[in-house]
Amino acid sequence: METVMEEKRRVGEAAAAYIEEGMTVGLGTGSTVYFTIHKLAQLIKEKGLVVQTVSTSKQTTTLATSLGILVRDLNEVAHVDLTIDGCDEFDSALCGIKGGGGALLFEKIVAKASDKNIWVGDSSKAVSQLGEFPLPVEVLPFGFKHTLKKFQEAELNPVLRLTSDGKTYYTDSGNFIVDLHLKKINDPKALSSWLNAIPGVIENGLFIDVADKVIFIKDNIVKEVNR
Ligand SMILES: O=C(CO)[C@H](O)[C@H](O)COP(=O)(O)O
Repeated sequence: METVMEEKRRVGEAAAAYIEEGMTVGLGTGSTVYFTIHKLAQLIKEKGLVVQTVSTSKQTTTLATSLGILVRDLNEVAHVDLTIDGCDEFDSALCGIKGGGGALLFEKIVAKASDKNIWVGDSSKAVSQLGEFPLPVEVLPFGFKHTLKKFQEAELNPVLRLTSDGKTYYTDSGNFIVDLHLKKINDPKALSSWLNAIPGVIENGLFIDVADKVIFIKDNIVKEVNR
């Protein structure tokens, strides 16, 4: 039985095979795409692969630049050919929950600017129904208690995200994350629209019709599923 980290390494590296010469590549955030970024750096150094990238978080920008990968501002590129990112859950329609690492807003902007999106996930990520993983929602700090009240009234079990040392968690844009403990999401599209219609909500972690392919592990084997 391999460790989760080993699974993340296998799928993360497998995704790098889809990066082609001259591409503009969106780099996701998290512990799985970490391995994609390392593999990409290796391909650049050892095979002379020429690419430019855009990043979905400060964390990813720091990692990629430290490995010698060219990271451009999203506004400086005309379009993104391919984005490789992690996910917290995905279902058989390749709808997913993202934002466990707090980067959902930039991840969604980069994903929507991309011609193609590939997600990478260890064996825990495939689910029959979304919702066991708490759904992250990025919320504006201004008046956030009133936004939280809307979630409470709708019985969405909101929890304001804190850092591991108990401080308020801030996203790269200076917003809060509220995690909705739902257990089951029956209609992801309807929930996503409802959430985004609340004025204090910046974006939610439901990614619908985004992933074109998911590379994941099942029974110790790397598998791919396409939308
Ligand atoms: O959405 C994300 C960050 O906002 C990540 O892609 C997601 O949380 C998966 O992370 P990991 O690869 O570490 O399991």
